[in-house]
Order: sequence, then C-alpha cells, then structure tokens
Amino acid sequence: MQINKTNIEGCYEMKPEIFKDQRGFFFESFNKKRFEQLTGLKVAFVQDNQAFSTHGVLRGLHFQKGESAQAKLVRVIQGEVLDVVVDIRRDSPTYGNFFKTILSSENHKQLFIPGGCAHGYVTLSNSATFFYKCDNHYNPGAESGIAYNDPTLNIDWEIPDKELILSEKDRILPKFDDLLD
Ligand SMILES: Cc1cn([C@H]2C[C@H](O)[C@@H](COP(=O)(O)OP(=O)(O)O[C@H]3O[C@H](C)C(=O)[C@H](O)[C@H]3O)O2)c(=O)[nH]c1=O
Repeated sequence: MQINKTNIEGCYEMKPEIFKDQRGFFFESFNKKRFEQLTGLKVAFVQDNQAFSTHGVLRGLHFQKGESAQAKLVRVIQGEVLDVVVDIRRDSPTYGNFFKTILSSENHKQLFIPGGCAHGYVTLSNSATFFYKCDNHYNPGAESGIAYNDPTLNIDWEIPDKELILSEKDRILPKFDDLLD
C-alpha cells in the first residue's frame, strides 16, 4: 500500500498493492490494521455506499454537519471520476484548501476523506461505479453542501459545464462564504 499526504490535513491518497497473474488481479481494498499503521488514525467504518453515474454526473459538494460528520474511504470500481475534497473545518490549518485527483478502475487509487470535509466527484468516463466506506451513518437532517461552481473555490471540474448533470438539490447548494457553522 502506497500512501501520500495531500494539501488537506488528514486526507490521504492511497494505492493498494495489486497482485497480477494469468487469471487477472487481486488486491485488498481495505485492511484496518494496515490503514491504521500507515495513517496513525483509528477508523470504524459503519456504512458502505455505492453509486452508479453516467458521463458528466456531478455529485456534491456534500457533507454531514456536526456529530453526523462522515470520514470516507472512496474508490472507483468501474470507470473514471475527478474527485474533489474541500477542507471546511474552521479549526484546520488547511481550512479553505481543496484537493482533486483522478480515481479510476485503472489506477486503483483510493482517497481517505476526514470527517468535516466537503466531497464531490464528476464522472469523466461514459459511466462510473463509485464505492465508499463511511465511519458514520447517513443522517439526512444533517446534510449540507457547497455549490460545485463556488466562485471562491473556483474548482475546475475538467469537463465542459454544458455536459454536467446535477440533482436539483445540488443546483441550489450554498456558497462556501455563506456556510454557517
Ligand atoms: C448519501 C445517502 C443517500 N441515501 C438516499 C437518499 C436519496 O433518496 C438517494 C440519493 O441520495 P443523494 O442524491 O444524496 O446521493 P449523492 O448525491 O450520491 O450523495 C452523496 O454524494 C457525495 C459525493 C457524498 O460524498 C455523500 O456520501 C453523499 O452526499 O439515496 C441513502 O439512503 N443513504 C445515504 O447514505
């Protein structure tokens, strides 16, 4: 397992060791003992999510507030996405930073997103299947988010705006500067 820090405190990019042979390949997609050794973090995932999206679908930027904050370990099982994390933890030394990376079934890359960060991704391939582990349960009453096209963050989603497909909910998310605690 290779692990790299990012410009967001507690957010890590990871690549598992891939075991290839004449049948195909195998890798451990999550190993608690190794994860905790490499990051120094304790994790207790309680919910797995999976989402299928067609080309141009942008989900995010989402987060759950307060006690419902979710740390996530995300990866792509099929296809390719541009994944984006925004540090909205006001007490964080990297508050206001965003990090983006390509996750795909080809590069096997994973991203650990600490609780309290906003997360989103856009599907770059014809379709993508996105899988992630969460360390807290879904709480619709605690959901919030940031507009994908927030002018302060000015994130380049690397896909023409006219190709983007968003939920109605995501089209009316607040701006970063208007986030309330
Ligand atoms: C997230 C979630 C959703 N749902 C239900 C609620 C809706 O009826 C339906 C679709 O939910 P939503 O449109 O919020 O799904 P996404 O837009 O993929 O939301 C996710 O997108 C970004 C990228 C994330 O990181 C979050 O995990 C999450 O906010 O699934 C559940 O039943 N459980 C859940 O944990």
